[in-house]
Order: sequence, then C-alpha cells, then structure tokens
Amino acid sequence: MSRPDTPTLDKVDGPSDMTALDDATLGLLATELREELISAVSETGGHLGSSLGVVELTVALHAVFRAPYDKIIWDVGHQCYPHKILTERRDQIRTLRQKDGLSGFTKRSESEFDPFGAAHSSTSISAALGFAAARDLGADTGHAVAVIGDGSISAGMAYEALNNAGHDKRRLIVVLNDNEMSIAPPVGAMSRYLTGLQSELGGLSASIKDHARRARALVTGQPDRGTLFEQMGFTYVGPIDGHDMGQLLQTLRAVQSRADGPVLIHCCTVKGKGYRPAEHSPDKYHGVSKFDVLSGAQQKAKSNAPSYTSVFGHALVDEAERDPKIVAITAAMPSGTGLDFMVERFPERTFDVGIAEQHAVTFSAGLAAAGMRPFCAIYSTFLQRAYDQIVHDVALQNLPVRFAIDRAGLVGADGPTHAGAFDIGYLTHLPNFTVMAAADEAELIHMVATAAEHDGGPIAFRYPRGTGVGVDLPAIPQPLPIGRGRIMTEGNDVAILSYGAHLSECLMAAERLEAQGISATVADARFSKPLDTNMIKQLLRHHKAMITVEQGARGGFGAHVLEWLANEGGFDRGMKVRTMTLPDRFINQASPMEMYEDAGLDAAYITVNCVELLGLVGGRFPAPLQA
Ligand SMILES: Cc1ncc(C[n+]2csc(CCOP(=O)(O)OP(=O)(O)O)c2C)c(N)n1
Ligand SMILES: CC(=O)[C@@H](O)[C@H](O)COP(=O)(O)O
Ligand SMILES: [Mg+2]
Repeated sequence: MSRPDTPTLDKVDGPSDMTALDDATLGLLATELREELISAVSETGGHLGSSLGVVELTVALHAVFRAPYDKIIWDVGHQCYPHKILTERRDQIRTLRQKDGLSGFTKRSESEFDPFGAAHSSTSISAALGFAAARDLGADTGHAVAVIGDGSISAGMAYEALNNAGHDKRRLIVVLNDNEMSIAPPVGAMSRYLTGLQSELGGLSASIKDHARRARALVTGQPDRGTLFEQMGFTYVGPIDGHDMGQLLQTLRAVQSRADGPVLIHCCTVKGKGYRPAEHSPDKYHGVSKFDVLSGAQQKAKSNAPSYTSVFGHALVDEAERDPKIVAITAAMPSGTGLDFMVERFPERTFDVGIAEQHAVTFSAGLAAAGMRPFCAIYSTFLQRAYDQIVHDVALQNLPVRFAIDRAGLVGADGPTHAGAFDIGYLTHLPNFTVMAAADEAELIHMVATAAEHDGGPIAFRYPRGTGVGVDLPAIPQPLPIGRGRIMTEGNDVAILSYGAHLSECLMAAERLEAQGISATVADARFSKPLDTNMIKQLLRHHKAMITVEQGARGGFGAHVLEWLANEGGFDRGMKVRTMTLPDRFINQASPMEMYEDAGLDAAYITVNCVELLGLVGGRFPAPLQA
C-alpha cells in the first residue's frame, strides 16, 4: 500500500481515531509509529528494543479493544512508548524520561489510558484480574487485558496470578509477548517450554494444530493434555506472529468477542523489530542512551571514572579468584549488576535465576547454609520484593549472605519506581545484619573484601548507579573494621556525618561553609549497623551541631543515629542534631542531581542547613509537599 500524503499517524490522536481505519491502513499506521518511536527515543534514550517489538501488537490492541473502558495493562511498562504515542501523548513523547516529561513507564496519574502503573515486572496479570473481578462485581469497566513478556512471566507473582485466574475462570485476557529475550537471554525451564511451543506449533493454522495434536496422541498413546496454560485452566491461542497485522487483528477480534473465561494468546515477536542495530543486539538496545539513528551509535558517559557496577564486578572476580567458596547470584540482571564479569570468569559459580528476587534470596540463603559465600547482587528497588525472604530466611537464621545493592539512591531517568530509597531503613533494623554504604569506588572495593571475609551473619553494602568519583583504586583491598567510620576533614563548628555516596556533596558543603567562615568536620560513617558510636560521641563533644546525610528515605541512617542518641547515647537534651534524608514523597524523574535538588539533598541544602542549625541565619528548605 502506498503512503498517503498526510501520514495516518498525524490523524490519530487517540484510539477512537483508529476505529475508521481498515486493516491495511492499520498496517501503515504501525510502520509510521515505528519510525516515530525510533526518532523520539534517539533524542531521549529509553527502552527501545522492547517498544519496537510491540508496535504491531499495540496498534492491533487499540484497534480491537476500547481503551480506556477496556483496560490494557502493560507488564513492566517499559514497552509502552507506542501505546503512549497512540493515546494522546504523541506531542509529549520527546519529553520521555526527562525532567517534567512523560514517565518511561505506565503511570496512572499521567493518563486514563494507563489503568495501572508499572516498572517492576510481573504484576500485570494480578492487576488485570483485579479489574476483571471488579467488573464482575459491577464496576464500570470492560475487558481486562494483561500484556506480559516471556522474561516477566518467569517471576513468582505471574505464576501466582495464573494459578488464581485459571481456577477463578472469569473473563481475562493475557497476551504473552514472547520475544525469547529478557534483558539478557532468558533463562529457565519456562523459557525452554515456550521455545518448544513456538517450534512445535508456530506457523500452523488452528485446524492443522488440532490435527497435529490428535496425531501425536495417537502415536504416543498418551491423551493430548494440551499446553501448560490449558492445564492451568486457560484457553491457549497461538503461537501467532506478533508482527503480522492480519493474524493479530483476526485473533484479537475473535478473543474480544468470544472469550468467556481466561484466555492466553501466545504472541511471538522480535525484540528490536524493524531497527537493524536493535534486532542484532537486543541486549545492548534494551535500554539505550541517546543514539544516532543512521549508525545506531549510542552516546557515551562523559566521565572517565569507572562505573560502580563494573568496579563491583571486577572486585568480586578478584575475591572469587582467591576463594573458591564465593558464588554470585543475579535475578535476570547479569550486565546491570556487573556479574557478567563473573559469568565470564566463573560461569559455574554464577547463577542467573531469572526475574525471581524472592527465590534469589532464599537460594542464596541455601548456599550460605551449605557453607558457600554467596554474593546476592540485586538493585535496591528490586530487593524490596524479597523482603520476607531477607527477614525469615536470612536474618532470622543468621546466614552469611552478602547483599550487593546496586542503584542505591536516586537513579535518574527511570524515576521513582527505580529509586533505591528504602534499603537502609529496611535492612538496618534487622537483627544480625551488618549494613554498609560505599562513599566512593575505592570504598566499594574494600566493602566487597569486608563482605567476603564476614562469615558471622548477613552483610549488605550499597552503592549508586553511574560512574564513581574518580578516586584511585586500591591495588590490595583492605577489609574494614566492622562498625568503624572515618574522619575526612576536621573542623570545629559543625559535624557533617555522611553515610554513603553523598560524601562528595558533604565535602563540597564543607568548602562552602569554610568560605563563610564556618569550619566543618566531615565524617564518613561507612556503617549504619553497627554504628560507630565512639566516633559519633566525639563529633558531638567537639562540635556545636551535627547533621547526618544519606541517599535514602526517612527512617534510615539518621533515624538510627537519633534513636541511639536518645536511648543509649545520653545525648538527648540540648543537642543540635538534624537528619537529611529523602523527603516523604516520591521524586519524579530527572537527572540524579536534579532529583537530589528536588529532594532538598544537595551541597547547597546541606550548607544552608548547617548554617541554620548553628543558629546563624534562617535556613532554606525544600518546597512543601505536593498534593
Ligand atoms: C521485579 C523486577 N526485576 C527486574 C526488573 C528489571 N527488568 C526490566 S525489564 C526486564 C526484562 C523483561 O523481559 P520481558 O518481560 O521478556 O520483556 P522484553 O524486554 O523482552 O520485552 C527486567 C529483568 C524489573 N523491572 N522488575
Ligand atoms: C525496565 C527496567 O527495569 C530495566 O530495564 C531498568 O530500566 C534498567 O535500569 P539500569 O539502566 O539502571 O540498569
Ligand atoms: Mg522478552
């Protein structure tokens, strides 16, 4: 079909504009949508490969279902850019993941076409089932459609939802978007099973599929029990070609009009479809920085310092060279966590368990119970999902699992869903735990060594996303004395007690104070548990005031310091102590420094708070809470 003078995409603001389009024009719309997507993401960066793979599926879903009355729920939401373009947000798509711009994920507050917010995986079937149950109880809502990837369906939550939905039998549509990729190549028995289904049934018409099944039953003498999904109570449709608009429309229309129970549509797609660099390297184009469309070359980080992630990965390999009991565990993020270096050097001692943080933690606990030294490397935000396992399987049994917690603090473009805000609080209050935060990349190396030799119980260390501060890296790592901090600069007016990677901001604040005639001591606490209470006592004795600073939510390091002061420190009266944490609200995406500024947690705010605490002038505080 030749292209019309005015692109079809220009005539589509929302899905209602698609109702008049015939099937061939919908195909054309998909082509234009893909071009718009590539052009926009080349300017903003973002999750390119996943979004490219669902262009036809997105067009077909919006052509067949009636959003926002019907609820289309994207799992993770990282593939929702074509959906955003088709649902009244095309004019903002080039603000994606930027300050004050569109979120990189689905977000309820952003659009009525995003019925459920996401970013952490494997929640879509549960949420869709919630909508379906509400509908059946009289809520004014139509079909509930969950779109979930082959990687995301490997997580426990997805099985819990399938199990419930298959038993429940209410009308629910699950589209399994199977591109045979997670961020890295997918792992696990389910992935193997889905690949088997694709090769066994892919490309056959429905009647030939039935025939093949009957023939197999005759030959093997075993009754045809259908697919795993059928055994779980779903009607299984597929596999279908997720880039063939005709097949997609025919299948979705049939399901839309006839489904009366749970249906799973197995839709096969190609990650990165239609953009050669992304199709060839689906892992490298899963999440991209800004790129040149012609060459595919992505913008490089400006700093020459290594990333914390790679420093961790190399430090762990070095420890593993020395100690054969060291093993490493990732939940589907080998490159994101730096464990790809371990995979390369010690493949047999590195375990990718799929998107399964809960399992990863208890699996690590099992390894520790058997005498191994497991490093469980999980982003702060994803570790939240495994909290009960941390408490019940690790802390309670005092098992020496080493938690390497990447993406601590505010992460930038991924926004509040990916902020590592809570781990200080949720780990430091657990009995048996030792908890550390790295102030820079050299400290991170020492903390890996500290964790490696710590067999006395669970131990965790956190570090941020991105490049380090550029300090020299130690040739020989030195395990740190447990519960001992260090003094960085000495002054006598105010003490700034930093925990973690905001140390550089604290040092900057000290310089600004110096310029105002105020002398500050800056200390690096290193540990939030156990606290270096001797150092804290000294800081309090020799300064007029003290401020704690951390890249985490309230109820973290500062709160532990205050609690110790009030209960055991004997310093509860007349002390000038203030904590600086993230505020009690979620911070929208921007660059990490802009996010910290929004949070009232940068060098400028630290400086002003010190001045104010000393009673010298009025302080400057973050803007009041937004509604
Ligand atoms: C709980 C959780 N763990 C890890 C991640 C990181 N993550 C985001 S997308 C992704 C891969 C998802 O694969 P799949 O569902 O197949 O989608 P695709 O990118 O292939 O379209 C992972 C591991 C996450 N978002 N949530
Ligand atoms: C969607 C998702 O959860 C991941 O792709 C995440 O965006 C990766 O973040 P990093 O870029 O920090 O590894
Ligand atoms: Mg996938």
